[in-house]
Amino acid sequence: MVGSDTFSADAADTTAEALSGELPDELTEQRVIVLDFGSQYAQLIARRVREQNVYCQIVRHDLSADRIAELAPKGIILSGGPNSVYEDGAPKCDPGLFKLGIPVMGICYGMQLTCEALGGKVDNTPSREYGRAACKITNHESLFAGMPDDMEVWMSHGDQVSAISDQFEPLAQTGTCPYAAVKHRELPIYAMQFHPEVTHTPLGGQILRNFVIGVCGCEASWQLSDFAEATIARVREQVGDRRVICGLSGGVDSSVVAALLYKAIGPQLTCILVDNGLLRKNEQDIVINEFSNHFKTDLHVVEAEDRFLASLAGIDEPQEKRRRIGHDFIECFKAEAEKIEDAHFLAQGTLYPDVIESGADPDGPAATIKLHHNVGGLPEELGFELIEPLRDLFKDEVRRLGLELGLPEILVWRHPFPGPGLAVRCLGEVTKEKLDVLREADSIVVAEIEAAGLYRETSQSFAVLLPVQSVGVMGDARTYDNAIAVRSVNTDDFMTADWSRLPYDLLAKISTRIINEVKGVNRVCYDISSKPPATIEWE
Ligand SMILES: Nc1ncnc2c1ncn2[C@@H]1O[C@H](COP(=O)(O)OP(=O)(O)OP(=O)(O)O)[C@@H](O)[C@H]1O
Ligand SMILES: O=c1[nH]c(=O)c2[nH+]cn([C@@H]3O[C@H](COP(=O)(O)O)[C@@H](O)[C@H]3O)c2[nH]1
Ligand SMILES: NC(=O)CC[C@H](N)C(=O)O
Ligand SMILES: [Mg+2]
Repeated sequence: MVGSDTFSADAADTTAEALSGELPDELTEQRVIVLDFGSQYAQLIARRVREQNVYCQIVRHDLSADRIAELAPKGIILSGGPNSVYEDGAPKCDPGLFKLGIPVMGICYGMQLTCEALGGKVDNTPSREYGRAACKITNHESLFAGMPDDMEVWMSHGDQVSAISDQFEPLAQTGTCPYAAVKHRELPIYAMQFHPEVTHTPLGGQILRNFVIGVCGCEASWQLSDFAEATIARVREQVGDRRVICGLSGGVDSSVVAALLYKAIGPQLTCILVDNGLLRKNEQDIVINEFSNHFKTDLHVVEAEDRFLASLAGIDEPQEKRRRIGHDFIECFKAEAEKIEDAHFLAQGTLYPDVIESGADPDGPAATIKLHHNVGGLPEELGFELIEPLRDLFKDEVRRLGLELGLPEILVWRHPFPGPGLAVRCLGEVTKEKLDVLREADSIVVAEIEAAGLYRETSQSFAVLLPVQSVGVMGDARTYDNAIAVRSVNTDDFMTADWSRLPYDLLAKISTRIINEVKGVNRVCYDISSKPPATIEWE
C-alpha cells in the first residue's frame, strides 16, 4: 500500500468546499440529443452545442419516439449521413419524433429525411455542392435572427430536397439549391442542407445558438465545472457511507475520476493500480510517484503479471485477448476489494469513445469496432455497482475538466495508454519475451519524441511489435529477427486521427536506436495510416 489513508489532492483541497452544494437536476436535464445517421460530424455537432453551454449527447438514429420522450431532451438534431433517403434500407428515424412537440433541426441527410417524412420530395441532383456556397437568407425569423442576408456556408451533398410540402416554407437558398433551409409552418421543425457545425460555415455557431437557446429555450447553463459539481453531488448521494474502489492507471481519465471522487467522498475512496505485466517500462514506479506527489489517498498495487500472462497464453485473436484482459481486471478488483470493508462500487475512467467503439451504448449509433477492456470486455457478472462519471465525455473535454480540477499539466497531457496495454501492441500471441522486446522499443520511441520536443505536439506515440520476422545483415552476419512499427498520431478526441509528420531525422534516430539497442529487432517501419480507415492501436 502506498500513501496514507487521507487523500489530499493539491487542487482538490482548494475547491472542495466550494463544490459541496447539491446541484439542481436541470443542469443535466437541459440536454439536446443528436440522432446520428452515420455522419462524419455527429460529434462535431455535439461539441458545438456544448460550446453554447448546453449539454449534448449523441444517440442512435432509430431511437424510438417513446424512448426520446422518456429522455425528454429540449431539442433534437438529426445529423447528416452517407446514404440517400430514397435508397432501400436507408436509415430512418421514428416519425413519431416529429409529433413530440420537441424542437427538431435536420442537417443535410437529416433535412432530407425530415422533408421526405413530412410530404416533400428528395432527388439526386446534377448540381451537387461540395465545399463553400453562397447562401441567401430570405426569412430572418428565429433560426436566422440577427443574421445578414448573405452568408457563406459549407455544403456536402449529392441529393437535395426538390419539393417541400405545404407544411413547410423556405428560409434560405443558394444558386442551385432552392431549399437551403426550411421551417415548418406550425411545428418547431427546422432543416438545412448546409452544415452549421463546421468552421467553414462562419455563422454556424450563431445558427446553432439560435436553435438551442432561441428555439429550444435551453438556459445555456451547462459548463464543465457544473458538470464536475453535479457529478460530485450525485456520487456523494449514490455512495452514502459505503466505499468505492477506483481502477487507477495513472492515465488522464482515471486521474480525473479519482480527483472527482475524492472531492465527493474523500477517505471512502481506495485506488487500485493493477500491474498486469502489460505496462510500459517503469510505469508502476512512475504512477506511484506521481500519485503520491499529487494525491494522498489509499493506493493499492496489485501484482498480477502471472494471472494476465497465463490467461493470454496461446490466444492470438484480438477481441478474445481484450475480453480476457477485461475479465482479469475485474477478478483483480474483486480479490482486492475483499480486503476492503464494504467496497460496493467500482469507479472507472470510461469515456464516450470507449462506449461507442465497443458498440455498447444502448442508445448509441455505432457498430463494434473493438471491445474496450472497460466496456465491451467486461464480464456479465461484475459484482460491483459501476461509477463512470466521464461516460458521456470526449478526451479533450476530460482534459479541460482535469485542468479545471487543478490536476497538473504533465498528467493531463500524458499520452493515453490503453488498459490492455502492450498486449494489443504485441500482435498475435503475447509472451513475456515479446513484451520485453516491445517495452524496450516503446521506451525509445517515447524518449526520442520527448527529446525532440514533440511530446505535446503529438497525441499518442508508441511502438508495435509485428508478428513478422525478416532477414537482415548485422556485423556481416545474417539475422532473421523481429520488426517494430512506430506509430505516432495527432488527434484531439481520438475518434479520428492523422499520422504525425515526424521529421526524417527523428525517425532515423528512433530506428537506429531500436535496432542497435533492442536485441531481437532488425527492422523498423513507420505507420502512415490515418483513423479511419485504420485505428490508432493495431488490435
Ligand atoms: N493498470 C490499470 N489498473 C487499474 N485500472 C486500470 C488500469 N488500466 C486501465 N484501468 C481502468 O480502465 C479505465 C480505462 O482505461 P483508459 O486507458 O481508457 O483510461 P486511463 O488510463 O485512465 O487514461 P488514458 O486514456 O490517459 O490512458 C481507466 O480509467 C481505469 O479506471
Ligand atoms: O482503456 C482503453 N481500453 C481499451 O481497450 C482500448 N482500446 C483502445 N484504446 C485507446 O483508445 C483510443 C482510440 O483507440 P483506437 O483508435 O485503437 O480504437 C486510443 O487512445 C487507444 O489507445 C483503449 N483504451
Ligand atoms: N452530408 C450528408 O448528409 C449527405 C446526405 C446525402 N448522402 C447526400 O449526398 O446528399
Ligand atoms: Mg490508460
